[in-house]
Amino acid sequence: MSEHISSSETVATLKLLLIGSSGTGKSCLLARFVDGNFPDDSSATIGVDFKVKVIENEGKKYKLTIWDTAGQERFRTLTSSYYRGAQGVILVYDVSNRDSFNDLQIWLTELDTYCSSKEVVRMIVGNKVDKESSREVSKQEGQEFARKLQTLFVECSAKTKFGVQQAFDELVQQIIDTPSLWQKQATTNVRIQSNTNDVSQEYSGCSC
Ligand SMILES: Nc1nc2c(ncn2[C@@H]2O[C@H](COP(=O)(O)OP(=O)(O)OP(=O)(O)O)[C@@H](O)[C@H]2O)c(=O)[nH]1
Repeated sequence: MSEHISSSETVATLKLLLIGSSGTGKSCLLARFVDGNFPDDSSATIGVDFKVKVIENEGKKYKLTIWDTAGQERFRTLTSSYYRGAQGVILVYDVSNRDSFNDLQIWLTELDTYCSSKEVVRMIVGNKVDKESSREVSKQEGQEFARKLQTLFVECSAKTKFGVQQAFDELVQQIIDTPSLWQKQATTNVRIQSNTNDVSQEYSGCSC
């Protein structure tokens, strides 16, 4: 999957969502994937933020809008709107923090509450594999958990960039391979107020 930023028409706008406990590295993963860097000082997300990236897959362009949500409960508002129209959801935990792995159950419950569509592609991502010496969750354990839930699974490091491209590539590929997710649904107009952006976006997304 290669990346091109051009003004030519995109085939579809895909909405991806990053959820997971505070400090797992969601904002850093987003910065690494979209901007190609690792922020020196990543402060807690307040509400929701998002970035846009245009990618090319088999000669067709897709616009990804990737929403980065706050892990801290007190900074989460209008939660249902985060999920509306999403075609892919990435649940992030920190491999060096077992609590963040245990918290996945809570995030999965929220996901089921606000996004009941079975088609929405789910991926579990174990971030911070560069912290191998303080690892608390083995790769096998993460894989097994994802296998039981029938979700995609990737380990990565936003810091070293290991696995980050792979994670987004696999998620997007599965969405593209499920045309019913992005081809037929009614277009929804969503007005987004985030801490860095205020734009109107159109999504051909699912109805969850
Ligand atoms: N070692 C290491 N540290 C990371 C990695 N990714 C993020 N961090 C650090 O983890 C901390 C939290 O990162 P954020 O990206 O702000 O976490 P978040 O999940 O967006 O947190 P909230 O916005 O509160 O939900 C920061 O100090 C980052 O520098 C990684 O891959 N490796």
